[in-house]
Amino acid sequence: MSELVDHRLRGAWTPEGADAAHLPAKAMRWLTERIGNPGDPARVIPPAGLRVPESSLAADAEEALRDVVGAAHVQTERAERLSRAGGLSYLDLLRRRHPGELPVPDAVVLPADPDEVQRVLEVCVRFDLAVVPFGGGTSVVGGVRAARGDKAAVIVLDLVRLDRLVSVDPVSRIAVLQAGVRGPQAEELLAEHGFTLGHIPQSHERATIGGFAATRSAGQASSGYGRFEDMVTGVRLATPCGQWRLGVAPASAAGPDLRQLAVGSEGALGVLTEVGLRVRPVPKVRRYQGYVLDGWDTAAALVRRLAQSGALADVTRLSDEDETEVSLSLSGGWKTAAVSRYLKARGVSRPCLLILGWEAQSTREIALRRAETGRLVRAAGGLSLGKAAGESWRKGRFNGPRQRDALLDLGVCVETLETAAHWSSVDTLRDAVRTALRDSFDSSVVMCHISHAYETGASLYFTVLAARSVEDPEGQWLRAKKAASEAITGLGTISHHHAVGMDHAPYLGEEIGEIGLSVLAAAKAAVDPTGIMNPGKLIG
Ligand SMILES: Cc1cc2nc3c(=O)[nH]c(=O)nc-3n(C[C@H](O)[C@H](O)[C@H](O)COP(=O)(O)OP(=O)(O)OC[C@H]3O[C@@H](n4cnc5c(N)ncnc54)[C@H](O)[C@@H]3O)c2cc1C
Repeated sequence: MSELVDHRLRGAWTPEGADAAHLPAKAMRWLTERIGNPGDPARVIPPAGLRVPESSLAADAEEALRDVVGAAHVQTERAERLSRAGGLSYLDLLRRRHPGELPVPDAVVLPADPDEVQRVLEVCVRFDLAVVPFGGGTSVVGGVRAARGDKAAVIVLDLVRLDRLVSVDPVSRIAVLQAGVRGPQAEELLAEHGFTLGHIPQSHERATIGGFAATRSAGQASSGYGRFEDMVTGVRLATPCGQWRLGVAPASAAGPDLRQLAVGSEGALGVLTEVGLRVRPVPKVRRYQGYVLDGWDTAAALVRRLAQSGALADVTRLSDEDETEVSLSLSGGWKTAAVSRYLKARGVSRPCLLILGWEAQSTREIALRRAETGRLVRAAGGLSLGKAAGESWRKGRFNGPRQRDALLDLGVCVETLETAAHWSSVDTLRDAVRTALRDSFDSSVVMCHISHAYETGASLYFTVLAARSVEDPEGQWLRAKKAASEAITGLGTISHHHAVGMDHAPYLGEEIGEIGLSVLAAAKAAVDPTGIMNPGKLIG
């Protein structure tokens, strides 16, 4: 994996001067054939070229914040405010290339520990300041947009200084981490004690423990390690009404599980300052392998069978025909040609790539697990592409955001969205979303994969590539996203792991009902009576 990416980079994932993703000429030719000529190329505008309104933080409020965290940790300079303005969705990135009005916070506040977070919230209540908790700022649903709501000003509460491993209980296998610890740091800190979280989303390099918990994130190995909320054993939440600690036992019948109210609360109820997490021993052996199945129906049915017979690998990722074609086209080279010849010779006309990855304490354990999985794969007519295909996916699994930067620079509209459904609806949902997305563009490539599978259903993750509209690039994507969200409504969830943020808030009511919305609003009123916490997120 590359070194940690600065979480303040907002216009791109790739740091200035670093090696942006390399798109081979062959890949560009292929893309142009499929989507036509991309729109106008557009590079990231340097910060000096962006319009930033003056901070409207009142002097007495600023003074009170400084009293809590120290003068150096209340930042109102243009550059600091810009570097915490918004997340990393396609539209967020586009706004740094074709600037309109950027929602920029009035100040960035950097508390040092949970007590300072609590005291900052008290100041914000007193001065009626909106608070946007900010971890890695990788939200792709408008979760960290600096929305002021009806408040006097809006501050971003950057948790980067809460970067400690608080405790490890090796007997119970629980570690408590502060909220600002980023993915790779968490793994380093835990590895010193022989443990891992096993939570590796594609945004791992930047995203934080607090962000994972606040959004119910799912990592690439979720089939083996579980989703992030499955790992949470306890939380410490700073709310405008005081500190709230939850989680004294592995399971409890003492009423509804309120930890799960804090997990997924997206900063709308308070600030997660510490998270207790189930950890596991660092695996000693890893084995990643590629397979090919003929056609989506056969391949998706195989993943269902694996899930329902307890034979899922820790990483289970199935690409549909379009995504498989793109993977092969973008990688290029003699190996791709050899794979294509091999598949043709074996009569595979609609290849779907399946990546399986196992992580364990011994080769024997992996061999046992692979044997059962292998039997089911063979029964479905799957062909093995061997370890090389699996390793190639593992090595390239953080390349996506860098490739997106390169495509954005070239004038391509490139965005992802995700959902999940029960098995009986998975195919209908996939068809509905693909149709909605395809109908939104003159020509496009719409790809889909399953990367999180359960006994009862699976996630669906879509990637869209199209020529970017020159006249109205933002409207072009907003219309496509609306069509896809409406197609999802009633068939699946509006988000399997990206969360609600501002972008999905209009669709939440359809999913959880009016009563569900009232329950969330009541919980918010109980801990945040004046509504300072992350206005417009989750509850709208
Ligand atoms: C390229 C890319 C790839 C991605 N891949 C994945 C993936 O594989 N799996 C996945 O699940 N997600 C993925 N995401 C989405 C995103 O990374 C996750 O939602 C992640 O969990 C956010 O973590 P963060 O620290 O960046 O949070 P932020 O973006 O900073 O915040 C996200 C939300 O949580 C709130 N929040 C943050 N910290 C706290 C806190 N301490 N207390 C209370 N609220 C808080 C924020 O206010 C905001 O509403 C991806 C995003 C990008 C850009």
